[in-house]
Parts: sequence; structure tokens; C-alpha cells
Amino acid sequence: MPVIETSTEKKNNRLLWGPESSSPLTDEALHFKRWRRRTWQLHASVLLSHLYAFGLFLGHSWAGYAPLNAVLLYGLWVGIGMAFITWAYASGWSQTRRDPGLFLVHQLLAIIGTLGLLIAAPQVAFQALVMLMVFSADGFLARRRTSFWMTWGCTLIAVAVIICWLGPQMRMTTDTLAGQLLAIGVVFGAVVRCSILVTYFRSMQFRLSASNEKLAIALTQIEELMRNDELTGLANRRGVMERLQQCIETAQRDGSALCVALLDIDYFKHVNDRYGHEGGDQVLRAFGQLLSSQLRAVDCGGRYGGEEFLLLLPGTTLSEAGVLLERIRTHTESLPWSKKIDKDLQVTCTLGATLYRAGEAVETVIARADAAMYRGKVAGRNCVVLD
Ligand SMILES: Nc1nc2c(ncn2[C@@H]2O[C@H](COP(=O)(O)OP(=O)(O)OP(=O)(O)O)[C@@H](O)[C@H]2O)c(=O)[nH]1
Repeated sequence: MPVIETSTEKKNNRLLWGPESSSPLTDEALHFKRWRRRTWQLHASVLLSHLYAFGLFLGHSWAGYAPLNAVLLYGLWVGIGMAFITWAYASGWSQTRRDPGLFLVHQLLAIIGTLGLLIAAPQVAFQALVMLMVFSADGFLARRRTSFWMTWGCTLIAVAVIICWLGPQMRMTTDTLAGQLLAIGVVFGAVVRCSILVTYFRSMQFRLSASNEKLAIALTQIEELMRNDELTGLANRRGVMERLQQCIETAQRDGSALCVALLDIDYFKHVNDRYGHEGGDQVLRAFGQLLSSQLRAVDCGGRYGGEEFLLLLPGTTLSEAGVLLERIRTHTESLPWSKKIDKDLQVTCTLGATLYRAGEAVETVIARADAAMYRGKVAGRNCVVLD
């Protein structure tokens, strides 16, 4: 399983990239499976690179630039090291280390192997130096600050030693055709290894931006759901209240009119009692559709409570609102409820509206609309009351 860090460990062992640990939302087993897959992919590419380098050194030996024994010893050293790292990944032992990618181990293996080869075959110092630098490029993938700096620190020291010690003897082995081909092979290998790493980084970047996009879409959907009433398709209380706050700010800024109306279905309890909760829900759904069809795009209708709705009508005077609310009332009355639910069903609503007054609080304007609607209820319902 992935190593879980304590907070002190996190502080002492800061990461250079990526999250501190897997997100609590991420399935930990999935996260671990992905990590293992990528580690194995990278490890396979490292093994191939070592094989390639070994092949090139063998080629140099065949062309007479390095003693065969030295090359074979180098191959044995790297082979044992790679077998150990493969075991460490497969057994999960690497997971118990602070550097689960074993970047430093990789690097020390390559450095010691290269230095050993150079002592025995200084003729191939230049090629070995290039390959060492190429293998070091893997160090860029180290996440942990200490792994990163130790990997690079060791590499730079090794490179400095090679340059100071063998610099004067360094030469490109290009005096024969075989030497030329081998030198080209060294450069080719370096380019391929670097492009593999760059491709790896780019695919990580691509995956990251793709999941960021998915996340942004999911976030938008969640935000929409948070503000929507599933039953009626209108805004819910949170949504309509946020919108009211925005409408008030606009009205205060440009001095435009803002009408606020409360609407309540009459005797809704009877609908529920007679047709059941499902019948009541059907009425609410149809009512939501009716309101949506009557409001302009700039208006907002939201479900304020059970069978109570809040309507926001920006840029609308009280008398203009009166016309709209009367239309909603008559449409409610004349909607073919008998076809929709039951032949005996008759639905009406009572509406109360008021004009927002500059400087007043949200609660005040709603309370005034509520009082207007209440007066309509007392007066016998199925009417519009303007305050
Ligand atoms: N089906 C359904 N019923 C709901 C929902 N939310 C609230 N109600 C019901 O709506 C009814 C509201 O009843 P009251 O507040 O007494 O109002 P009323 O019967 O409409 O009477 P007046 O408003 O005075 O005309 C209650 O029976 C609630 O259970 C809902 O989402 N679905």
C-alpha cells in the first residue's frame, strides 16, 4: 500500500510536485495501481536503456576501444543492480522507503558502474559521460526534494571528477567507421532516452489537464444542482435567494425597479390528502412549468418552500408586475388539471407582490410580499394583492 506520511515527515521531506498524498476522494487502491503501472513502465524503459548502453560498450570493446573484461564487469554490476531494483518494486519493499521510486539507488548504481568502467577503460570516457548524463535525466522525476538534490548532487560530483581526472584523455572514438557508428549510436540513444522522458512528462501533463477539465464540468454541475429544485426545475431557495441579492445590488446601483412576488398554491394540503403525495408533486411539477413559460429570461422564479414560490422581476414596476401576476393566476386557474391529474381537480393560487425600496434588507422586502399574499389568502384566495 502507498506510504502514508505523518505531518512531520511531510515538513522534513517536502515534495517538488504532485499532491502531498492521494486525494481523500481518490480510490486509494486505484491510485496505487496507477502508480505501480507507471513505475513499471518507467522501469522497463530504464532496463532497455541500460541494455542499449551495455550493447554500445560491447561494441566499443569489439572495435578495440575498451577491454572486454571491464565491459563485462560493468554489465554484471548494472545487471545485479537492476535485478535488485526489480525485486524491490515487485516485492513492495521500495514502498517502505522514503524514496519509493529508488531514484538515488538508480543514480548511485549508474555512477559507480560508470566510474568503474572508466578506471578500466578511460578510452570510452566521453561516451560514458554522455550516458551518465542521460541516465541522470531520470532524476527529474524524483518528487522528494532530498531525492532530487541528492541524485543531481551525486551526478554533478561524478561528472566533475570524470572531467578533471580524464578530461585531457577524452576523445570521440571516431577514427574508424565502427567508432563513428558507435558515437552516432551514443548520441542517438541519448536523444531517444530524453524524448521518452519528455513524452512521459507530456502525457502526465495531458492527463492532468483532461482530468482538470472533467473536474471543472463536474463542479459546474454540482453548483447547478445546489441551486436547482429537482421537482419543479426552478431555482431552489438557495438559488432564488442568491439571485435576489444580485437583483437588489443591480437595482441599488442603477436605480431600476425590482418587483418581488410570493405565490402560494391554495389548499394544497387538500390536493395531497386527496391525490396523495405523488399527485401533489405532479401539481408542483406542472406549476413549475407554468411559471417558467410565463417569466422572461431576466426574471427568476424559485421554489421558496413546499408550495410557495418566489418571483423576482427586475426592471418591472408594480403595475407591470400586476399584469404578469394576474396572467399567472388565470393560467393556473384555467390549466387543464382535470386532464393532467383528475377530472375534479381545480388548482388556484394566491399572489402578493411588492416593490423593492432602496436600502432595505432582503428579509424586509420578502416579509412585505408575504404580508400582501397573506392578505390575499384572508380575502378568499385565488387573487393578486399588490403592496
Ligand atoms: N406533494 C408535496 N407536498 C408538499 C411538498 N412540500 C410541502 N407539501 C405539502 O404542502 C402542504 C401545505 O399545506 P398548508 O401550508 O396548510 O397550506 P395549504 O393547504 O396550501 O393552504 P393555504 O396555503 O392556506 O391555501 C402540506 O400538506 C405539505 O405537506 C412537496 O414537495 N410535495
